[in-house]
Amino acid sequence: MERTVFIVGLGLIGGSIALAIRKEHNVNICGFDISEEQLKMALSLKVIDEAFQTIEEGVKKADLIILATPVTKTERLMREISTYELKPGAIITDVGSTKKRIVKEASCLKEKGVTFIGGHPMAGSHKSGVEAAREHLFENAFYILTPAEGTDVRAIIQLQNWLKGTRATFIELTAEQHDRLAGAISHFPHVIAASLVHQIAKIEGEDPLVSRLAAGGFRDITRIASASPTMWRDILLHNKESLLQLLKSWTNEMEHVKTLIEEESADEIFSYFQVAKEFRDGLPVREKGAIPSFYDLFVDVPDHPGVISDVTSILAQHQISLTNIRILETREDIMGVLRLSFRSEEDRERAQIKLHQEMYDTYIL
Ligand SMILES: NC(=O)C1=CN([C@@H]2O[C@H](COP(=O)(O)OP(=O)(O)OC[C@H]3O[C@@H](n4cnc5c(N)ncnc54)[C@H](O)[C@@H]3O)[C@@H](O)[C@H]2O)C=CC1
Ligand SMILES: O=C(O)C(=O)Cc1ccc(O)cc1
Repeated sequence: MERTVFIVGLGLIGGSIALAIRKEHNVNICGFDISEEQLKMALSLKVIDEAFQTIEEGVKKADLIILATPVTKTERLMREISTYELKPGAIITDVGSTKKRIVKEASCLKEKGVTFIGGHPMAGSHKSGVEAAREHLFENAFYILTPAEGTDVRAIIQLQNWLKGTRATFIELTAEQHDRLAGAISHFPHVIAASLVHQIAKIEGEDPLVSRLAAGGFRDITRIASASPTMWRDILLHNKESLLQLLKSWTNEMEHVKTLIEEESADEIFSYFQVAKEFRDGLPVREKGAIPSFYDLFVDVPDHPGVISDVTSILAQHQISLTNIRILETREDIMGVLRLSFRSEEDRERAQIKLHQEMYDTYIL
């Protein structure tokens, strides 16, 4: 008998999970979204086979229910779903960036003969909506599961089997540990990225040139500030405790940096950067984290028309695929810099060799 997956929230993540499931399973994928437009789009892009007008209709016949809405909505949906008829033995999971409050609220599903297992695929993008969904989005990323104590191991295996098309690496954490770690590596950096943008916006009031100068590296380190404000508002509201602690320790850290600068402590400033560099250089690069790693190659290029097509045609000749190409605009002298992104380290290495052979200077940061 054909099995049914029901996805609530057909955006970037709900859509990408649907595509990954379809790759590995012969299933009927149904969906619901509060936005009629997203629902229609998901149908027309064949991300789902069937659209429902209510959650009640969808949950009734689903073997797997995936909640892919902003986290405060997901928390509320638990209670709503617990009032509906559910298929005995069904598995319910979510994809939210926070886990503590969602897992707590999910305890109301226990009496319904279904199993809830919290989930968080640790990859994504600053883009939103089903149009941005990709079947490969989670490849090589960590996919955290937060089963409550006493959860049937068979249900965990079943869920991993449902999600095997993501090609992600599953790890189990408690919801508390998840929120603490995700707070430090993802949620707090997001706050910092937004605050850096606010700082530049303020300076722009005094000197509009700042935006032009911010076009290169600054844009890169603040990319995540372009993500959905709704989603991030909800994450901050849910992970209040971890974030307040991180904010306190960051403020102390900044006070320390302030003192070093005030006192012109050259050696200590050097070692502040040295220790950070060593730690960062030692971070694993192969796996995708919540902040994805890209295989970037920088190429010095003379500033004349035709140079981009020359570089891309060298890569095409050797069948090396690019995932992104960008001209970094910070330099106004003769040489410009092209940033090429590849899907793998191997592609990047081959590109570097071929471009060197064609006399291009390249480097990896
Ligand atoms: N964007 C990212 O990179 C990642 C996001 N997440 C988590 O995934 C979840 C979804 O995020 P995205 O897909 O990026 O957002 P999105 O904005 O692309 O999609 C969310 C969808 O949920 C729908 N929705 C909102 N309230 C609803 C409701 N009450 N009932 C039904 N549908 C509703 C929206 O209309 C939208 O289509 C969030 O909980 C987020 O924390 C997890 C990993 C990565
Ligand atoms: O775009 C990026 O770099 C991200 O960090 C995406 C992201 C956003 C939220 C998550 O919970 C996990 C990953």
